[in-house]
Amino acid sequence: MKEVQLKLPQSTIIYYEDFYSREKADALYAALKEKITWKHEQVKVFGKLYWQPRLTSFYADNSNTYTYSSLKLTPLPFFEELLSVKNDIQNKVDSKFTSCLANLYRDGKDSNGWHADDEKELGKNPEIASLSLGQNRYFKFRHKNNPQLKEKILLKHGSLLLMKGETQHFWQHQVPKTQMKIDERINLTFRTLL
Ligand SMILES: O=C(O)CCC(=O)C(=O)O
Ligand SMILES: [Fe+2]
Repeated sequence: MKEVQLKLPQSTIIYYEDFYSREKADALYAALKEKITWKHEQVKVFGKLYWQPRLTSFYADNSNTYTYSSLKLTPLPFFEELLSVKNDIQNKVDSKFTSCLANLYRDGKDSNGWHADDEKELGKNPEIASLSLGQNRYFKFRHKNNPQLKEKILLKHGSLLLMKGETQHFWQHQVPKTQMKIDERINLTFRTLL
């Protein structure tokens, strides 16, 4: 399996391009599109409510809630396909996760703005494993203290991106909008919620 570690200071970021074969990724995409309870949620940024520019859903094997941008998520229980993805990822990266935040980017206008996954429920050095299915989308990094330090990678269908160590302390990431006519993308981010 092609495995690339990004050479960014104060980070540990590993990209596994062919985590799943095309056939497996196609089948998973279809099942997850159908079975995930996709919701359109509002978040609060500097006191103002905004519709998130994507659909989301939250799953876990415990009942711990996850709050970001004043949005409090109560988990749904894992179902078969999500659980098997969780197990495949855990075996690959030799870690365990409790929870999964799913994102559906419906087209190029959907996006995920600059942020770090550094909420206190994620613990000191959050480990986040992010599976991409469907449309390829760019994923950008920028250093929090030194914005000239940046990187962009294309997250492909069936790929896995792992962020761990100090990454969330020093780096923000985003999935930018694009003007291109593009298809939908599903992203699953596995995390551990304390
Ligand atoms: O869609 C992605 O690849 C990233 C999603 C993300 O950063 C998040 O949900 O925190
Ligand atoms: Fe994130």
